[in-house]
Amino acid sequence: RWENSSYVKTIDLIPGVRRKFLVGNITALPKESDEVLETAQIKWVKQYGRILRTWIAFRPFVQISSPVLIEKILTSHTLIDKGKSYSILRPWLGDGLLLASGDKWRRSRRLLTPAFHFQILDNFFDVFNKNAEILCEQLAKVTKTFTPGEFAEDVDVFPFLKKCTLDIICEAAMGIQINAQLQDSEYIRNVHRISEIIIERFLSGKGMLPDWLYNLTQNGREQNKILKQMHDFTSKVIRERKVEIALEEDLPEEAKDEEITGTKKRRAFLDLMLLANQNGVELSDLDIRNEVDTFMFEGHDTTASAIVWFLYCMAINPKHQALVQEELNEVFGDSNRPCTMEDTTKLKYLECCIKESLRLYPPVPVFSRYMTEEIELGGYKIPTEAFVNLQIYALHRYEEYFPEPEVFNPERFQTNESIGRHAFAFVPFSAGSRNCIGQRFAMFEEKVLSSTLLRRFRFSYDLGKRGPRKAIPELVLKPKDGMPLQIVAI
Ligand code: HEM
Repeated sequence: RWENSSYVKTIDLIPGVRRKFLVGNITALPKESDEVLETAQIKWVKQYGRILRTWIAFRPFVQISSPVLIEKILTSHTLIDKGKSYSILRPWLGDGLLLASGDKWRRSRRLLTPAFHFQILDNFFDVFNKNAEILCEQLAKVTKTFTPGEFAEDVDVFPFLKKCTLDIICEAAMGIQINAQLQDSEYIRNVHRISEIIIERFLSGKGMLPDWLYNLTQNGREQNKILKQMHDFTSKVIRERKVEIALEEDLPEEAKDEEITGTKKRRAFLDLMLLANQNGVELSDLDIRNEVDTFMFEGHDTTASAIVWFLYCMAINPKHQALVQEELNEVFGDSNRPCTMEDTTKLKYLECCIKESLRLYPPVPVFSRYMTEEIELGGYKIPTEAFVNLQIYALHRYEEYFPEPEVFNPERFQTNESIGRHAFAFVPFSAGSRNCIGQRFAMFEEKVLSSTLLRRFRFSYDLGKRGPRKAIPELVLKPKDGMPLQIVAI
């Protein structure tokens, strides 16, 4: 009866791998995680086109990868609900900005948008620079590359980048210094472990289990224990900041903007929410905790992924790396001064290289929308309750917009080359009303970290010995088995 329903028949008009009874297309997906993207976003797109459907058991996913189709979804003001796969994040992030829908999302988005204004982001430059310095010291220590020309082989840079981006987002979101780069901390261990548990649930298919059933499994029990510790930690930080902010209110007017040291006060995202509350916006403690946890989740793995793939692109394209270093020399000369917001606007070639690496290795290679209404897409009817997946990895390899798509060619992003390209052909941060709220923060962070690293080191990778690095789509796009790079001090 199900097979003959008009719902299934409507979906099956869209081309796709032949569906098998009960499992749908699950068995057609490769077992190796490093082959998933190649199969789902390259092979099937070639075979079936830029709109195709897959069945995961009884659940249909419409996969789209052309700018025109993607624009239609991302510019809709009504199709803003997230796909089913996101629900495994709900025990951690609750109704924070990433998962919220409807009026709840609109209200939070309106409230949080001012926190990403240029003026506020400018205050985070010392956090970026301080942590970039620690990152360089840590890399120099482990590779023992303190003096020019010194050389160390094959250091997996990914764990270093993850700790660095975690330190940055902890300070930006909560205003606290965890110092993950320098010492062990329970909170950071928990962030890593919870991400692992969520990925395991997602990949093992247990994502389909309702929470109450999953909670009975060993991982489910561990997840609950860790989440309790993490939520307690965030709640404690919120309580303490509330008290501090109340005390600040009692200070004389002129002292409010100054720290005791006399430097300008930097407001964490958490502070901005607490201050908004004082000005009459009603946010419960749980609302604030969900938003802080969402920033912690969205704001570290994504940027670590972006930078690790950027370094890889530099390492395998020495000619482009040399051009970036030339530009850095023009802007900074021999000085080891920190990178300012103004500097970042001058680093045009670096920006092209960052964009080109985001094109080839988008940290979020696929994201999803739940159809709350029936729509027409590419000539097909998409029924209510279907899921539409936006395949960004495939989109960014569309030859029509990016000729020789596998070639690293940063010149594509120079102004004259990008004029006329479809606005939705390159969307690593999504686009439209539900785009990444942290896009500017992330780009500034990436520019500071990558420019600091390239002012200190030259990176290379032995393609002949190791072959191209494979990418696996977990919560973000990760290099399989880390990212072993050779590092030389310059
Ligand atoms: C290179 C780094 C980053 C990339 C590639 C990235 C990418 C994305 C993408 C593709 C989305 C849309 C997801 C969807 O529709 O399901 C998104 C949403 C979001 N991102 Fe980012 N992100 C990055 C960094 C950050 C940072 C640093 C923050 C916080 C400081 C952040 C906070 C968020 C939030 C809160 C949302 C949900 C927005 C909403 O639904 O209104 N992201 N990001």
